[in-house]
Amino acid sequence: MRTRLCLADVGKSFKMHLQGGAEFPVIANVGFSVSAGECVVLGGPSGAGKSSILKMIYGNYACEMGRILVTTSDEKIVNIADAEPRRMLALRRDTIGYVSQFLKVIPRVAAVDVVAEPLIAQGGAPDKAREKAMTLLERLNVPERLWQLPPATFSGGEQQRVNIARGFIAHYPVLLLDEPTASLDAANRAVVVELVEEKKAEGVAMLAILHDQDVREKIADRIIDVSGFKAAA
Ligand SMILES: Nc1ncnc2c1ncn2[C@@H]1O[C@H](COP(=O)(O)OP(=O)(O)OP(=O)(O)O)[C@@H](O)[C@H]1O
Repeated sequence: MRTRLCLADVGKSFKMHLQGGAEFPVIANVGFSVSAGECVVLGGPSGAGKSSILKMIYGNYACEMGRILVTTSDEKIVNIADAEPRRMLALRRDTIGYVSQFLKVIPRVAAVDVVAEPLIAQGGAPDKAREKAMTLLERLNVPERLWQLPPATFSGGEQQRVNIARGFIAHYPVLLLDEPTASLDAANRAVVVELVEEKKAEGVAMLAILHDQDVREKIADRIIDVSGFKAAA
């Protein structure tokens, strides 16, 4: 299968401004790739650097060392490590999706529109996007009475399911999953497993952080222990 995401010699350190600007290395020599249709899970203990890797791929953290190569939706290879902000925004719209456990609530926007938005941003017809949004909200057991309301007052679990629907509605060749099942009940965890399987069948390359052992066993094709990517002391 075709490689869609490739990290080579990636490293990250944080400058501790409260400690005289000392550099604190977190990870070094990170190297792995993710192919179309597979789900790779990042493992390793708390603080090993799993979230930092995801944040570098999504451009939330700068990547000062190494290369992060992604194959775009129009089959071009881009190095995220030196991508300009405008390029990064385009990558986030069309190439790299990110599903976290927390919804960024947009005031006054109805749940169905929050979910439909990424598909419309990719050029999808608004009516079709809203229809697909409703199908996903239904699959994720979000009560229909909530669909036309802004999610600000929803419970934590309801907001999380709106966020999952939003993360899965559009097609991205690369999808990053950051604890997508944290605090979901068993029925909804099973829906997320199904959604991941569907993305695999569509050839999406997924990179996930998943502490839930049961979900991990069901969806992980490979587990990469991040504690192996250690900076020299
Ligand atoms: N913005 C930041 N500034 C300073 N240090 C940071 C920053 N982000 C992460 N770190 C540090 O980098 C290390 C790795 O953090 P990271 O969140 O990537 O770990 P993790 O493996 O995802 O942990 P967990 O499983 O607990 O979420 C930690 O020691 C953390 O304190």
